[in-house]
Amino acid sequence: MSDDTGDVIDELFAVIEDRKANLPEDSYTASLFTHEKGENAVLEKLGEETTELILAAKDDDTDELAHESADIVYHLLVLLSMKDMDVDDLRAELAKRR
Ligand SMILES: N=c1c2ncn([C@@H]3O[C@H](COP(=O)(O)OP(=O)(O)OP(=O)(O)O)[C@@H](O)[C@H]3O)c2ncn1[C@@H]1O[C@H](COP(=O)(O)O)[C@@H](O)[C@H]1O
Repeated sequence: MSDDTGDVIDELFAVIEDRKANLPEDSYTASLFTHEKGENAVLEKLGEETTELILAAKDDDTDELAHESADIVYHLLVLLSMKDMDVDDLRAELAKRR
């Protein structure tokens, strides 16, 4: 795995935290934080995208698998931020299992 992968996840999480703090009007991420049902929308997305990921895996469609994986990671990071967690909490949990 290249170092860029770690950087892009940290960068994305920083953007998500910035959207949460500043709530720009034209931001999809900010809309998830401001909408009354934003958390449910994130949970629904995670469910849908997981199904799509399973179908992509069954079809051996690696492009689609990467696309759905990215959708899941983005919405997972939004969920962690909604719960006032940090991407480092995920990192620590993974590290604990090594
Ligand atoms: N990674 C994402 C990201 N992934 C998905 N989405 C949005 O989430 C919504 C639903 O995504 P889906 O993939 O489910 O879209 P879909 O076309 O309905 O479904 P699929 O066919 O793709 O599965 C769409 O409006 C997407 O634009 C995202 N919106 C933002 N980001 C990141 O967040 C950053 C900030 O975005 P804004 O908050 O919009 O400025 C961006 O620069 C990106 O890095």
